[in-house]
Amino acid sequence: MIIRQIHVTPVAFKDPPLLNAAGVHEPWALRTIVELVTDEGLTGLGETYGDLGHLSKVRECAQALVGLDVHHTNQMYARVAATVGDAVSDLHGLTGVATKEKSIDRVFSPFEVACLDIRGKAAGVPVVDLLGGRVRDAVPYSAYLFYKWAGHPGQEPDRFGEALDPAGIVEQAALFIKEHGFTSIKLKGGVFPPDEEIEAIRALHEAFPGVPLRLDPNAAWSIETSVRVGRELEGALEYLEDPTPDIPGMAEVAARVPMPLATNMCVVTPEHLPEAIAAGAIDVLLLDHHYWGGLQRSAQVAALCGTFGLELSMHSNSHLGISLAAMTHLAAATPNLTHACDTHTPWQDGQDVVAPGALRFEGGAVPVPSGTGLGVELDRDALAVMHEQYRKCGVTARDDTTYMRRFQPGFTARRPRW
Ligand SMILES: O=C([O-])[C@@H](O)[C@@H](O)[C@H](O)[C@@H](O)C(=O)[O-]
Ligand SMILES: [Mg+2]
Repeated sequence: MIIRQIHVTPVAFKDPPLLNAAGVHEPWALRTIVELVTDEGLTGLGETYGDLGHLSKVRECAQALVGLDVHHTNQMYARVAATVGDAVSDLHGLTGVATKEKSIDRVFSPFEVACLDIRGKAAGVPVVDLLGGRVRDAVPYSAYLFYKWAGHPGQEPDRFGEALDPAGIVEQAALFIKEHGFTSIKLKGGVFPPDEEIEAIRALHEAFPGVPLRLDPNAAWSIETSVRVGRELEGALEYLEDPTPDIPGMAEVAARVPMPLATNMCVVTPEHLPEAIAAGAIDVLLLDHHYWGGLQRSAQVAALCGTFGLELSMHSNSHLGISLAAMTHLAAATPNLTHACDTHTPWQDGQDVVAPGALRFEGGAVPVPSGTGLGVELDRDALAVMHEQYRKCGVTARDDTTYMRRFQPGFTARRPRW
């Protein structure tokens, strides 16, 4: 099964003004769709970030991978590593430091996912079976809440409404639970002074008793603030995610707060694991195949976490259905992924490059798609529309901070901020 063609298509889709420690989401979110075509006419799909620097590397690598067999992912990885070189991308800072190793893993990931899609189709099995088979039939996701404005400045309000205080956050949670059936909740914090976010968690705890809650300020707090907030929220959180920057800071907080700490910021490549484990900095790692080098490498990281007693959850950035399918196959095959995964899917409000039907939420969980490979098909009309949006939207790289400064010129994304 030799790769004969690779198509790389950047797309843009509408995104609401979601607030975070870096600023606010722009009106358009970007992704890149990768299609591999083999000599036998099979196609495989992958999805990755859409920022221009990353897109250029994905395009360069696409040329370098034509002619390889879809089974030879080690060879592919070596070619991607040689092509990416020392380039580092991922500069918004919400997924931790950018390293050379992580950049290679980020570029490699969509090609690996597309190879697995093809291998599953050729073998007549779903991708989950290539990862060891399912340990669950449906993957639970959490309601991923964001503080947000009613709409982008100068535009009509969106249907999700404003959420700038505890009442708005509770209302948003109720909407997400009504529409998707979620049974756990994550609040993106690091937006308002910590006491306001404590109040929001308390309001959620009261409104949804027994529902597991997490709070993620993306390292916006100092060690002392993190310890204070952690102690005040004793009994209210399933885990606290990235309260403070870096492994030593997280280790100090972990030793002084009652709940587990989770991360998608201080441990983002394999080289971070030994230090974090030795320091006791984290209890839960958020896997993300988009930057952990695809599905098989993520499965290896998951096994390593099992060995060292770390629990697993899953991280997300704004994404489309190819990613949701890949995340679902990975999580379905990972025994120690015991926390509900994050997804931004509800915020996309039905916009997608995959044909409807294969992916759906039932009781807050996505059943593993039933077809072979990833089990999703590209909707070529939707792809064309979203590519056109990409060409016209004027956004070439995610930059929440610069967009925020248009409306709040003094805004700082300094971490820690409080
Ligand atoms: O979409 C966002 O604004 C999130 O803040 C995202 O970029 C983070 O990477 C993420 O979801 C997280 O858990 O840190
Ligand atoms: Mg996080």
